[in-house]
This record gives sequence, structure tokens and C-alpha cells, in this order.
Amino acid sequence: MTDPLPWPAPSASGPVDAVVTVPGSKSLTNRWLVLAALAEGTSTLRRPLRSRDSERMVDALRALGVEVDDRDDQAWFVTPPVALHGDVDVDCGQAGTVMRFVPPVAALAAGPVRFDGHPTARLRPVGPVLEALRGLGADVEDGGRGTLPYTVDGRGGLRGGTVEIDASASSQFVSALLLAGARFEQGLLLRHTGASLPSLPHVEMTLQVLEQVGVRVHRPDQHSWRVEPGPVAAFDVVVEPDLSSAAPFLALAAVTGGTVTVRDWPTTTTQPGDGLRRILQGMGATTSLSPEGLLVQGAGDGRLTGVDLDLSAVGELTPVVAALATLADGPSRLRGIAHLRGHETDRLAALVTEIGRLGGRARETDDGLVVEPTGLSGALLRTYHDHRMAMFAAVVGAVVPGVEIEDVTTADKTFPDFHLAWAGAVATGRDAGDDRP
Ligand SMILES: O=C(O)C1=C[C@@H](OP(=O)(O)O)[C@@H](O)[C@H](O)C1
Ligand SMILES: C=C(OP(=O)(O)O)C(=O)O
Repeated sequence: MTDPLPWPAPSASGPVDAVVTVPGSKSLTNRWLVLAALAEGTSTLRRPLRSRDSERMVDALRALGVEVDDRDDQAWFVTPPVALHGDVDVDCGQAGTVMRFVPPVAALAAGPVRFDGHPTARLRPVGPVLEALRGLGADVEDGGRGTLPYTVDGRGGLRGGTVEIDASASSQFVSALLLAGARFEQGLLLRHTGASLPSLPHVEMTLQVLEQVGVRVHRPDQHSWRVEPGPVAAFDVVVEPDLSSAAPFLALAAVTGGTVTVRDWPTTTTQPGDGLRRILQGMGATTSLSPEGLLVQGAGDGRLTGVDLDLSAVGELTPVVAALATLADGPSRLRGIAHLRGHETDRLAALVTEIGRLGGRARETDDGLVVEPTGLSGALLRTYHDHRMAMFAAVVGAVVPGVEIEDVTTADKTFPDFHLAWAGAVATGRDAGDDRP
């Protein structure tokens, strides 16, 4: 198969004025799917995300015997089997949430569950989850690698109990065990022993969804969680829009000095994407939340101030924040994100390389990036099979003429047809009579 042609990033010749609807949250959709598979009875997910990551999760659960009726985009109905099936294969694709959240579920199935995924996914860390499952009584074979491929040899149930884990490489290790913990015979007492725990809002998200399905979780201290054994109640939920998928659109308002409204912004949420409001304000934009959604108004001429930010809680936003930093008129330091080296690609290395391709100045630090302002010019930007690198390139390309994006449809991991929605939003920033693509 030949590579698709690079996509000329649409450029805005003036301030945009767009109203955007973004798809459902990846993190919430995949958490709800896992909980529905463990629940008693049929659950309903309204406005779920249908994208590569959630399709991989649906396929994984179907392989385990879960019935997922996803014919209606507005409502999916999920019914667990009497007993989860083993002797099946699971393709994780590139989804961290599948490669980490499904093994604890597989430990409850009867028979081997074999996991593999995209070549890039084979580089991502999962070892601490697999080791923890062994400590809780599961039989797991990973050739000692701590990465895909691996097999969880389910015995129809798991003892559970107490286990320690170093989750400094990914908060998903903690979420994975907490999500299934109530279904372990003894429940779970989990303690994180690592020096840091990234993406804390995603752990809060896990605790919140568990509370909504009647699972009781206590926190003996900041880094310990006790999940009581018990049933998971079936549920009917509306999935929030994905606020991290909204990030490039809000950034578009900031870089063009225009306005963008993202519809249905939740008034309270555990999604880290909500943190972009504070970040954009720090860079000079204004934001306001109304019943219509979140509105971002960029400063005149799209001027952006450089920033010094600890992004450890909101690491997922880094590529979009790095795009803003690249376009800012002062230096920026992005800290607390060493774990991004284990995301879809090594995002710190990828961002430094791609900013360099634009003629920009960026360097890696131990735990992040330093970006300094300089003149930028168009270039063909690579995306490394990473949806958020495509979003980085799109934001820069909106104001730097001549940017082309390799494999822009890689954004489909979490945002189907991102490039079409993007082109529509950027087009609102064109002068009348401007016929550039
Ligand atoms: O639990 C989740 O849904 C996620 C947790 C975070 O993972 P890390 O803690 O590995 O960064 C985040 O970056 C990822 O996009 C989604
Ligand atoms: C790190 C990410 O994804 P995953 O859920 O695959 O870890 C991400 O979406 O930025």
C-alpha cells in the first residue's frame, strides 16, 4: 500500500469564528464500556465515541462474549455474558485504554486471552499491570517484556487482595485495576509506590465512574485505594464530549485572534481537557462558559504569551500546548511530562523534531520541553501514527503558510474525520474571495 498524499493544512487568513461539536470522550467511552462488561444487566451509553480506540474496545469485549449493540450512533446497549469467554484474541490497536484496562477483565474469563496490537503499541509500557495481576492471582505470560504481546490465562475469577504498583509511567495502570477491582473475590487494595503519578484527573475520572455504578472505593491515603468486592450496577449514561479533542479548535481561536465555541462543554468534569481554559488564559486568550458551550476569544492578532507550565496532570494536552508555545512571542517551558515518551510515540522527541522542521527552536529536558520563539516556515510535518501530532501540525498550519501533514487521518484514533471538521473551522477565518484550500 502506498502512503496517502500529504494533506495541505488549511490556513486562516483572518480570525476564525466557528462553532464546533466534538465527538464523545475516549476516556469516558472506554471506561463505561469496561464497566458495562462487568455489570449486572444491560447498560446504555448515550453519545459514545465511535473511533478507532473505542472500536478496539468494543471488539475486545465482544471477543470476551459481551454483546454490544452499537447500531445507533446515539445509544449503545451493552449486555455482559453469563460468563466471560476465554480462548480469544484481542487486538488493542494503539489504544492504551485497551491494552491496560482489558487484562484485568480477561483475568475473570475462562481460558487464555491473547493480546497484541499495532507495532507502535508494542513499545508502550504495560508491565506493572501484568505484574500486579500476577500478584492478585492471575496467570500472565509476556515473555518478561512488560509490553504487547501477552496472554492472560483467565480462570473464571481472580482472588484479588493487596498489591503495590509503580504507576509513574501511566495513570492507566491504576485505573485498569480499579475498574475491575470490585469483581475480584477479595476486592482490591492498591498502593502506588512510584515517585510520581501522572494524569491524576484520569484517576479521579475512574473513581467517579465507579461511584456512579455503586462500587465503593476508599482512599486510606493519597496513593492508596481500597475497592470493596461487590456487584457493578448496570447504568444509563450520557458520554461527555471529548475535551482533549476540543483542544486544537480552542487553540485555533487563540492563534488566529478569533472566536471558537465548543458546544456542550460540561460545567463540571474530571476530563483534563478542561484545564485548557486556564492554559489559554495564561497565554492571553479569554474564555467564557455559557449554556451554548465554551467560548474562547483569542487576543488581537493571535498574540500568545510564552508560559511555564507543569502539565503532569494534563499530559494529553501537550501537543496542542506545544503548538501554542511554538507560535508564542516568548519562551515556554513545559514540565512534568517525562511519561509522554511512552505515549503513541515518544511525543517529546517527536515535537522537538517537528518544531525543528518548521525552523523553530525546541529542546527536550529531563521531564519536558523548552520552546523558544523564532521565525517559522512551512514544512511537511510527520505524525508518527499519533493523533495528537496531527492536531499539533494542524494548529501550527493554520497560521504558518505551507504546512503539509503526513497521514492526517491518524487523528481518527479519537476523532473520526478530524481533518474535515478542522477544514470547516479554519475556513471561517478566510477573507471573502480567498480561494486557498
Ligand atoms: O485513563 C485514560 O483514559 C487516559 C490517561 C492518560 O494516560 P497516561 O497517564 O498514560 O498519560 C491520558 O494521557 C490518556 O490519553 C487517557
Ligand atoms: C496517550 C493517549 O492515548 P492512550 O489512551 O492510547 O494512552 C492520548 O490520547 O493522548
